[in-house]
Amino acid sequence: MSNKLLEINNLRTSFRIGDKYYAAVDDVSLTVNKNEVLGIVGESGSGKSALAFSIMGLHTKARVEGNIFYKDQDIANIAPAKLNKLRGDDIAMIFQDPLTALNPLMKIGDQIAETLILHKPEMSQKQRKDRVIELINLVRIPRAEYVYEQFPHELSGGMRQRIVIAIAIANQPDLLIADEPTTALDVTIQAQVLDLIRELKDDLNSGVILITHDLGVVAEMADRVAVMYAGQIVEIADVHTLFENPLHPYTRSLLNSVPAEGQDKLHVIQGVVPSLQKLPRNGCRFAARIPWVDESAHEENPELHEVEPGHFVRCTCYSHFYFPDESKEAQVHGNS
Ligand SMILES: Nc1ncnc2c1ncn2[C@@H]1O[C@H](COP(=O)(O)OP(=O)(O)OP(=O)(O)O)[C@@H](O)[C@H]1O
Repeated sequence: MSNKLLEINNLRTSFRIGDKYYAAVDDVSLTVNKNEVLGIVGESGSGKSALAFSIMGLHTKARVEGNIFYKDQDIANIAPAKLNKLRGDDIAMIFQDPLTALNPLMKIGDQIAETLILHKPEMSQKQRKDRVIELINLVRIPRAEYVYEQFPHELSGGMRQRIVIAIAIANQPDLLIADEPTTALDVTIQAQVLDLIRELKDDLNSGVILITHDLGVVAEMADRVAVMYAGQIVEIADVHTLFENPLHPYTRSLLNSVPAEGQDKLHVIQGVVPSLQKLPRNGCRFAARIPWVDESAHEENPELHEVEPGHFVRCTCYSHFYFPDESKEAQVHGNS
């Protein structure tokens, strides 16, 4: 039996700005397997959330092209009613900000019960309440009966995020998409929430897409990592390879922006991801941020190349890349 849960082929998600459509996700292809965490990293504006929302079918006004196969069913192109059934049942999402994900006027217990009413209408009221209590316990919030009756503002940020997780896992989804699930939390609570996601993945044998800009979180949690820049995946590899042998200039820059033990110098590439309207649509999208790399090093229509099994890099410029304050000679001889 196939281990593959999700297969995305050539996904393009475009937003209408003025009278034109601009792609925020462009030519993205990836897979997620059972019991696997795929980390997606990239700086703000690189298209991570647009990708997650496209998988969930939540971009009602965007133009979504390409295929998103969930267990052989193309969910990018199915009837909204069918997608509604899958969403929250088979595929669930943990949103970045629990305050906006939760209804401030609704009791915690009722909010968790809502997803059960929608997806498990056969449950009796008693069964539903028992399951909600079980879920609150599962996300390790003490005094579940009491919390059932509380409102979101009465809980701490960490507890609210656990409630969001309880809602996401209520129907034991096969695929969990977590969009910056710990950004709003302090470090200790962050570690607890990540532990919880990992345990749930193991218990349910689910696949997880973990979106983050925090490389520490990726190193800790992910089995494989996709690096996004300006709407495209520029590098994808298993986590060990990505950290040990990063190739794309953008990946190298991201990794170099995190201070490591014994490293005396950070090589950080200046600049930001361009806005959708200003994005170059032909050629290597990162070229403008590495002007010292010769133009001829870039491909006209850069594609992902498999440089070793399972390790893909976009644009051949990686083989000519060096940090401006490193000697070009050192890079050429592989001593960077
Ligand atoms: N609904 C929308 N309409 C128009 N442009 C949008 C819309 N949603 C996102 N964008 C644009 O698409 C690009 C990608 O945005 P996205 O939110 O996916 O980035 P991100 O990598 O998730 O960033 P962050 O880490 O800040 O959440 C950005 O340029 C953003 O301004």
